[in-house]
Formats: sequence, structure tokens, C-alpha cells
Amino acid sequence: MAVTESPLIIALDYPSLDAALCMADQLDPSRCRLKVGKELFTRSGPAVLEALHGRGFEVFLDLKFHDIPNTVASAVEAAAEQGVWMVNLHASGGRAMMEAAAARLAQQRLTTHLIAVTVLTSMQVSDLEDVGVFSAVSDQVTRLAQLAKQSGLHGVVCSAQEATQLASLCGDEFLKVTPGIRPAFAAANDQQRIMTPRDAMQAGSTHLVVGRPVTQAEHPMDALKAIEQELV
Ligand SMILES: O=c1ccn([C@@H]2O[C@H](COP(=O)(O)O)[C@@H](O)[C@H]2O)c(=O)[nH]1
Repeated sequence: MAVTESPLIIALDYPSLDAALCMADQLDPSRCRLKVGKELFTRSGPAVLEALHGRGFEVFLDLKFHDIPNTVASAVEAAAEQGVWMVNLHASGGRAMMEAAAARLAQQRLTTHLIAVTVLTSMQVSDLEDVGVFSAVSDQVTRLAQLAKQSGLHGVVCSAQEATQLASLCGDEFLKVTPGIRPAFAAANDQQRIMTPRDAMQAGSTHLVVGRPVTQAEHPMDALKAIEQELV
């Protein structure tokens, strides 16, 4: 497995294993990690993990578990046993759920990074209000990140707009994995809380998740190169 210094995680949001591997085969495991999400995993199952690991990539399995503590702990254990580099759950599942998942990994001596989604980067304050949360987005992100840290998690998914505040509250070592990354050339799509790659790193993101700006680009490798150049 290649261990990369790069903060880039490319989201393989494709409807088939073949399409995902076609992109993976153009990428270099020494220059990025890959993310497998709900669509690809639901269609291809663990075979995609095996195929990407076989090509030398570290994989973030982005299934955002949210269920009762025993179910989530068992799902996290199953993911880690498949050798993924990172797995996640929703912090809004609460302290008991997060503690159970972290404890299960420790008990089984599994070293997979376990992180918690705070507030989805597609959400803004009105979306929080719709689900009965009457806080500023940044306050809700902070609340859930601190809960995740107290529960023994290694970091969070947040937007880069919250990375600076989380670095000062939770420390530089606490992972801040930030989707909603949009280079100047890319459309925002359904993302609400966005930032450019360079600004996101300056704000304190530890990892940048990039999907459509690369995978839907007319020339994906040129788009990736442009992002890498922003980061130099
Ligand atoms: O808050 C979140 C959590 C996860 N995601 C995932 O990241 C990628 C982003 O893809 P883009 O095409 O660059 O928008 C996608 O797989 C999401 O499921 C997120 O965007 N926000």
C-alpha cells in the first residue's frame, strides 16, 4: 500500500466498478487517496475495496453509519477488517454510538481512522432549522466535533469554513476532512459551504475531498493537476 503525503482524497462517485476503476487506473496512489461512498459500495460491494487496495490505494469508506451503538460498532469493525484507511459515522448518532465504535476498534486492535460527520457541507442554517436545530452552522459543527473528540474519534468531516475554529478547539492533530472543495474553475453543484483547495489548506484542513471538479471534468487529469499546483 502506498502511503501518500498528499491531503487529496478523490471521491469515486460512480455507478459501477468498471467506471470507478477506469478513473482509479489514471490516478497514482503516491499522489492521492480514494473515497468509496454509498452509490459505488451499494453497487459493487467489498469487491471495490479489494480492487483499489490491490492497486496500492489507501481507501476512505464513506458510508456515514448512523444506527444504534452495537450496530454501528459492528459495521465499523467490518469496514476496518477489510483494511480501509478511514471510515466514518454521523456524530449526530450521539456519544454512546461513537464511544461504542471507537471502543470496538481499540478492542480488536484495528488502526483504521474513525471520523464523524458534523454538518453536511450541502447544508446551511435553514436546513438545520428544518430538522429542529436552531444554532449557527459553525456552532453545531463545533458542538459535534467536541463530542466526537470526547468520544475517542480521530477527527471529523466538516467544511473548510470551520477548519480554523476546530484547529484551535480540538488541536492540529484532530483530523479535519473537508469536502465541498471547489477550485475557481468548478461549479458548486449541491454544495453550500465551499472553499478553494489552497484556502482550505490554509484554513487548517488536514484532508481535502474532491469529487466532481475532477471526476466530471472534461479532462480529469488536467483538473487534478491544476488542484495539485494550487497546493504547492
Ligand atoms: O459533508 C459531507 C460529507 C461527505 N461528502 C461527500 O464528499 C464528496 C464530495 O463530492 P463533490 O463532487 O466534490 O461535491 C461526495 O462523495 C459526498 O458524498 C460531502 O460532500 N459533504
